[in-house]
Amino acid sequence: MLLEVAGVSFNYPSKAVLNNVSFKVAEGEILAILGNNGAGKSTLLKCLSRNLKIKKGAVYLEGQEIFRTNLRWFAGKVGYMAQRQEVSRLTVFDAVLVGRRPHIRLEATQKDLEVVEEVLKILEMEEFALRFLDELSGGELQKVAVARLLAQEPKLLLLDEPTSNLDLRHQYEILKLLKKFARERKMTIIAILHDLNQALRFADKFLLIKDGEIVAFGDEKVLSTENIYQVYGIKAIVYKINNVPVVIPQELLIDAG
Ligand SMILES: Nc1ncnc2c1ncn2[C@@H]1O[C@H](COP(=O)(O)OP(=O)(O)OP(=O)(O)O)[C@@H](O)[C@H]1O
Repeated sequence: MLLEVAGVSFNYPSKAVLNNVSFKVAEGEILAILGNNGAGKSTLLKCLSRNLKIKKGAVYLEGQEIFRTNLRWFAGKVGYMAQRQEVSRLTVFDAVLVGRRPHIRLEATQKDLEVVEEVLKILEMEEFALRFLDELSGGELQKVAVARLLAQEPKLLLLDEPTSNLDLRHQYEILKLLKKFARERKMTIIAILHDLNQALRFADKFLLIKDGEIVAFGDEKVLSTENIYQVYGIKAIVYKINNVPVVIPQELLIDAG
């Protein structure tokens, strides 16, 4: 197993968020994390990326407990994209080059520069290379964040709502591209998504979380009418169209009172 999450619990000083969360992800797999607002999805991703110190339980990457690993080793293996992108006075090229940092010893080599150029080309962002981040739209910034992660060439990508600022075409393009990287380069992806149908097209496995606890974990079958109702309070029907499951919400069942 590439990643093993074993009985992780996490509290903020004023709030218990994650309760005994356990799951495993194999190399090359794509996992979608789905759940209600405030369920603890971002908190979980921050625990996996070492941004938050786990209080109870443990996370193992390639069998090593993550807080005991060397930070440089960890940074070379794991790429993390936060929900909100930081905006600074860096050019797009330099911002993507930052992704190469775990690979750079003294200064960037020709290879590092070539990787950045290649990634910008793949994302059709070459003409943005010399633009400053604080002059970009939210969607363009999100693409830069993806470019930086791809330039990093990590084993494990942790993505917090990677398509939230993208229009429909770019959402599907970015997810398709990430999936291609996962398949071709055996990159493992864990992504928080809100759109169940998008998740069904993108991911191999699904982790459903409700208020800090796992409701279900497994393949597409876990996106059942019962589980969707338990997590979101919405009655939905799961149809198969051309053998692909499609979730269609039927009605709102949330009590007004
Ligand atoms: N730094 C913090 N200090 C205290 N409480 C926090 C902090 N960050 C998040 N929380 C709370 O912890 C809970 C889980 O937040 P988290 O951001 O992990 O949820 P989420 O599932 O990602 O939600 P969303 O779908 O709305 O992005 C929420 O109730 C949130 O208000």
